[in-house]
Amino acid sequence: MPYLTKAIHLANRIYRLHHPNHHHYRLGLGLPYYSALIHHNFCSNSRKKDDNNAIDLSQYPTDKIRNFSIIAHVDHGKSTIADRLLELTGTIKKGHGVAQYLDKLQVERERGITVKAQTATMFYDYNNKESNTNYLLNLIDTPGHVDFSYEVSRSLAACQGALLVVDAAQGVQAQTVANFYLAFESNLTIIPVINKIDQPTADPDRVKEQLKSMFDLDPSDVLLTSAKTGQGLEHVLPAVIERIPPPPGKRDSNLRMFLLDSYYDEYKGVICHVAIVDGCLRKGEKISSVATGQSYEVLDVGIMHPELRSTGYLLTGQVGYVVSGMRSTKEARVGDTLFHTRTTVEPLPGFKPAKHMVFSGLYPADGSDFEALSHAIERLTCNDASVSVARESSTALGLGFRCGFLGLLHMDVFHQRLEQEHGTHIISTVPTVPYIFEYSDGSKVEVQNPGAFTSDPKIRVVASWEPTVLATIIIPSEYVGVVINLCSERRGEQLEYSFIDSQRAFMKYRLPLREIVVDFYNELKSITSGYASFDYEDSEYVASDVVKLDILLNGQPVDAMATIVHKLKAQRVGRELVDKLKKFIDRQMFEITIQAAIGSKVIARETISAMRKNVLAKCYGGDVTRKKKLLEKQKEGKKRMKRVGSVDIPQEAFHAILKVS
Ligand SMILES: Nc1nc2c(ncn2[C@@H]2O[C@H](COP(=O)(O)OP(=O)(O)OP(=O)(O)O)[C@@H](O)[C@H]2O)c(=O)[nH]1
Repeated sequence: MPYLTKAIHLANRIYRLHHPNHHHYRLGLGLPYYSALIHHNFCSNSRKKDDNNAIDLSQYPTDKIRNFSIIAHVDHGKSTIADRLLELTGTIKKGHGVAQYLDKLQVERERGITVKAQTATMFYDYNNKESNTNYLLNLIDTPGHVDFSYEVSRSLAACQGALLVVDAAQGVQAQTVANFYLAFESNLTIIPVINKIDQPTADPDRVKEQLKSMFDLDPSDVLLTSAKTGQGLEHVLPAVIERIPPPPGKRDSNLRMFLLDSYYDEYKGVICHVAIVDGCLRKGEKISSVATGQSYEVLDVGIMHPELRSTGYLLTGQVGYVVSGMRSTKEARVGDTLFHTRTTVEPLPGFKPAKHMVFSGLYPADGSDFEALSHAIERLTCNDASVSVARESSTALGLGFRCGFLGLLHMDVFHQRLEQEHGTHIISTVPTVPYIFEYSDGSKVEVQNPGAFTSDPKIRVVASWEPTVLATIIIPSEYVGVVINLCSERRGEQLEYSFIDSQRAFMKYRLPLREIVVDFYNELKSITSGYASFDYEDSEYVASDVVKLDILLNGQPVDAMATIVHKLKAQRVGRELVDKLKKFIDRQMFEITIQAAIGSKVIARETISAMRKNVLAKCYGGDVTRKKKLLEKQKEGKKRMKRVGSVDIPQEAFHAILKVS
């Protein structure tokens, strides 16, 4: 099947981007699993937990450990399955009252998506015919959305296997494909799980066929579950133990610890999630970082069960947390290797830093809140190292930040977290992608901000390039026509078109990144009644005729509203922006002209006529309280206005133009 070869090739590329030298990390697979040596040092008792509920990890040599992840297309039930497994092993109480335990962030609960990958350690008594053995299982939950594939690959680095969860009614979707290849190329054992078999529209046999034809997964290996009713879940952990190999690594080697993730805790400081690849780590020891060269003392070490549980040590193959007096998560570089100070180790292959696909300016809605915003961004990026932040200033919005995100959802989630978790009100500018421009003076620059586009009239743009993505779209066949229209309207080039079964089409497109960051996914969903699934990976830059589109209010350019668009679309986008602004900017005491322009050429124009002075008095002449209320409201509203020249622009105007593509 040509698709399969191509998909493997693409997946290889994604994988290499994320795991430049990953094969070294997996080299140890198949090594004998040690236990005796260190086992002696720690094994003072053989119980899992003593009377004080302390956890004795020493009874889990690597052959009693399994590290696995759950990967799936968004909404196919990863977090619910994770919950059920945590309940099944007694890690959390049944009906703990909070749906999806591992989705801790408020935004995750509200949007029902997983953003930050979380880890939990479970203890499981496995009874087979021969014996009853207690295992330590580390479950690493991963995000499902396209924007967060960086987190998925990070999580997979600590695993030897993955449950590939597919919805029994929806079948294989775009991210199932992407996630499968991420796991496959990481040499993980894949356990296919068809979930939601309780649904009336479930068709597990059809999904089994898809798994066979797309990934060559044997139908007899597939587990059938309903995370809702609990049906079939009892087979999941036995399959994990029987099919997934234990972690490789040597206990008698020098410590090598892989830094998976980190976050900042008010009380404990920086908490690092780590996987012990070789050796052991104990409280009180000195560790150093390969990336920064800094050394620390281990103040606390333990497992996530699912809350932090101090154990005093972690052994080879185990996954847990370390507190070591790091002052900021900037010191905790994801993918870093930590080792015992004064030992020499071969660093583990790290990760490629997150690639920022979308940039936007973030400004305080109220100019005086700059410090508060700065503080909130600092705190939030402590927990989300995949956001890049640089200071910038705008004539319209004052001091702010230019932030780089993995994608639009990532940007939305970041905004929402700023508001919810830190109480900040922000104005964000139109998202842009990084373009490359070659100017007539011979210079070639990457432009992440339309404001940085040269304004020197003596310098011309000689050539420009824009980033593209390779997009995978899976849709029921009846939507093929509308999707092809949408993609060509978004300047897409079809690369492949085939069927994965009798009802579903698979399409591969090259699309300009600019075209998908602005509302593409929503539109795709809406024209396909929600049935389309979509995933993308970044691809090369291609030559493209793009121009800077300025918005002027009474002749003054509003830098925060400038955007870079393809020449062919400039006219339409300019018209739409001007129309939207007209709707949102209130009449003021004077006439306002709104213009969209490329250089000195105006391509769209609207005017808002002046307000008559006594309009307020006329409307509310007699009623003093209503008038007062209105003035109060207006005062409140003023706070959320930005002034350019003499024109007040409400915050909503900035929001409204975000979705013009
Ligand atoms: N009927 C049915 N619904 C299920 C089942 N498993 C999960 N769900 C529901 O499907 C929805 C999505 O489940 P999640 O567990 O949040 O899915 P997810 O894959 O973790 O989603 P992300 O975290 O966003 O990637 C929720 O409303 C669940 O209650 C199941 O077996 N049967």
